[in-house]
Amino acid sequence: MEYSQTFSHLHAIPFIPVKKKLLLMGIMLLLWVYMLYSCVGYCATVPSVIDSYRVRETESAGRRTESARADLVSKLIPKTQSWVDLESDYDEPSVRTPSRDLLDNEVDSDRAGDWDEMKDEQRGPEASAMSSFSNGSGSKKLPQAIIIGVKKGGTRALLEFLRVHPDIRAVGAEPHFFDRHYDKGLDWYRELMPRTLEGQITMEKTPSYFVTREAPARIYAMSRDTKLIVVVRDPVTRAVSDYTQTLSKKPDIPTFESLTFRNRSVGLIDTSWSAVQIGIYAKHLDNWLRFFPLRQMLFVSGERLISDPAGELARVQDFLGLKRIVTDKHFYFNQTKGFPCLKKAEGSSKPHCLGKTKGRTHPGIQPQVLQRLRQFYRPFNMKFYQMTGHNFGWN
Ligand SMILES: Nc1ncnc2c1ncn2[C@@H]1O[C@H](COP(=O)(O)OS(=O)(=O)O)[C@@H](OP(=O)(O)O)[C@H]1O
Repeated sequence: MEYSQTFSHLHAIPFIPVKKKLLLMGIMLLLWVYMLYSCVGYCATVPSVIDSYRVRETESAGRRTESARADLVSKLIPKTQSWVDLESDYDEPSVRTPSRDLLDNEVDSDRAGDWDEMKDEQRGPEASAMSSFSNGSGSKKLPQAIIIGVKKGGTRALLEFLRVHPDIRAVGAEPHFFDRHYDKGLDWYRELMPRTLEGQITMEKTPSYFVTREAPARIYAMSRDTKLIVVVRDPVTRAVSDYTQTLSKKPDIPTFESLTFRNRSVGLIDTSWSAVQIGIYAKHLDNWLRFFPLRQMLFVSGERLISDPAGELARVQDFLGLKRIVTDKHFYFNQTKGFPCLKKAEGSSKPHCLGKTKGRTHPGIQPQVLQRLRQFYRPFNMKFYQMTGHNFGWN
């Protein structure tokens, strides 16, 4: 008993401060927890080191994606090209061979003509991208379909006719992204596009893509699902049209006849002249088929686009998965112009024909020169019909 009293006494004294200490520590702990808890909400709104690290990571990941895409493109572009020479005087008509141009910008489409078509729009690709949806509704998207060629094929007419469709929005000017401005990046390209709503298709046309070696790999890297449209025209008439355009800008150039031949006495065609080279469609198509299946490409007849615009437009609308809204009701034949025109252009109630640079009068060319050119193109045309499964009837 004595022992227990002494014991309880001895141990009771130090127990009181320990309890107090524990109580104090408990309160402090509660205070800490409370402070920590209330700080979480606040701290979350303050950019943390982790956040800025994440931003840096995301940015560098973005750059890595960009450089990965560049890597992919360089890997995708074939180093060598195999092509069966179809005519003995056909001297390596590779799309890699620099073409002999009469003007620095000869491979350009008819810019003056394109401006004509955009009279009602604000000029320049950026401006025209604004015109369709200037109220800011919708968003800018990369094109799902591109008219990639051919120069002087009737590409402007096709785009203008397609723009009548409410589910198509197109940039007016030629962006030339996949041939000239690729280094500006996809964001730059997207910015040029008009705003579109859900279900609408974004389009552009740049006819020089068809003969640009890097274009297929670059478009594939943007989206392997891109639909490609090529307006083709008899390569002989196309060459004359091309020459006519150059002549209109530079009246002092040599005659068509002298430019056509490398050696006239033996009838050797100069395939390094771009007006001739562009028309070797089978050769250029070969380059596209390395990346895109044929079913993803549509070949529009430039001739039928004039003789039966509604018929060709029906094919294009089907290909794009759209309702056939642009029909024969939209066209009339303008006797003065000598071409089909729109009864109402996009966003207007007035009739609309293409500008004066579309449908120019061609100069007279010596029949034997045209004959020799026809003969030159024949095997390539046959090959092209075979590849596309479509006889365009250029004979
Ligand atoms: N409806 C209509 N109105 C006027 N012109 C028409 C039309 N449909 C097709 N074409 C033909 O289009 C040819 C010009 O082709 P492009 O627009 O592809 O030329 S460009 O590459 O953009 O410069 C142009 O070539 P040229 O006749 O040699 O001027 C026309 O023949």
